[in-house]
Formats: sequence, C-alpha cells, structure tokens
Amino acid sequence: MSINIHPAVDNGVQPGSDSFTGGKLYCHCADNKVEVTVDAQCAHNHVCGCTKCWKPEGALFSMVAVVPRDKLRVTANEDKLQVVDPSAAIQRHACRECGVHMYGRIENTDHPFHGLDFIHTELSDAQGWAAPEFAAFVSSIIESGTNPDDMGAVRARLRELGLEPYDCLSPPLMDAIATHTAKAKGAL
Ligand SMILES: N[C@@H](CCC(=O)N[C@@H](CS)C(=O)NCC(=O)O)C(=O)O
Ligand SMILES: [Zn+2]
Ligand SMILES: [Zn+2]
Repeated sequence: MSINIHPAVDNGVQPGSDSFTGGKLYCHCADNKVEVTVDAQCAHNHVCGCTKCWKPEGALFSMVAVVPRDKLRVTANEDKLQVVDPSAAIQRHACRECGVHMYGRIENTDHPFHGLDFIHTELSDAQGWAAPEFAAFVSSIIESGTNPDDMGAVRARLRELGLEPYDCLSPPLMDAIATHTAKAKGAL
C-alpha cells in the first residue's frame, strides 16, 4: 500500500531557514489567483488529519502552520474568498473557484489561539518556511474514509518521516490550550 501523507513531506521533510521572513501564497486558479502576503516565518507547522483542513488531491493530511494575524494580508482577488463554515472556530477563507483554503482566522477573542492565522505554506513558491514538526488529529483520517486497519502503517510512516503522530495536537500545544483555559477559569 502506498501512503500519501502529503506531497511536501512524502520525499522527506525539508528543513526551513532561520533567516526566512515570509512570502506570498497563491490559490490554484489558472488566472486571477487569490494572493495572500505573509510578512513572517510560520510557527507550529504540522500535518493535520482532520476533515476541516484543506488537503491537496490524494493526500491523507493537510499541512498547516500559524502566523500572527497582523502579518497576513490579502493582496489580490479578495472578492473570490468565502468562509467555508461560519460556525467553526477557525474561519477558513477559501477561493470560491478552486476551493483552496487561503487562510484561517479565529475571531473569538477568548480562543487560546486568537491572534494567529492558519496557513498552508505549500501555496507559496518561496523556500525556507519552517518545516512540519508533528502530525495532529491522525485518527480523524478515518472520518475521510481511511480504513482503520491501515492506521498502524500510517502512524509508522509518520514516525519514519519524524512526524510524531497525535490524535489531537502535540503535548506542548495541548498544554498551552489547557493553561489558557485554567487562567480563564481562575484555576491558575
Ligand atoms: N475529528 C474532527 C476533528 C476536527 C477538529 O477538531 N479539528 C481541529 C484541528 S484543525 C480544530 O482545531 N478545529 C477547529 C475548527 O475547525 O474550527 C474532524 O476530523 O472533523
Ligand atoms: Zn482559486
Ligand atoms: Zn485540521
């Protein structure tokens, strides 16, 4: 069985550059592409198996990272963007023609990740974006039709690529979310 995790990692994870400061993202339309300009290196890049994140054709996982929202601007064809699911915590702005998700934004100021936008760095031609570090929501690929019997092989392949598999986010990010919640409740 061939396992297509994501085209950006299937031939090995490429390291990012410490001196990288951002680039432009383009949707998949042949013309009048939506263009998003990001003036920052990304953080917490990872592959995500959830059904909500945009995945390229044939990939089991999405690749998604965050940048400060004040470092991201839509610089061309913004009129083609629409929010995929207005009820979701992450408002994913997708091109209505090609379907690619250009950025995800959290508008709830109480959310632990408010202030960060979610991006797919593969939409950029620039080299140097920080590499994916782990695999999130791995079990969720079953919800998109992956045979549960294949999960052992998928997790083994992720480990081979150096992408430790988790069924939610990584422990440091789950700790950051819990810390935010504890502070909001006064427990910390
Ligand atoms: N099992 C669910 C998990 C969805 C999920 O919780 N996704 C995570 C990772 S992207 C999340 O933070 N979602 C928030 C949102 O989509 O707004 C699915 O695959 O649809
Ligand atoms: Zn498009
Ligand atoms: Zn996701």
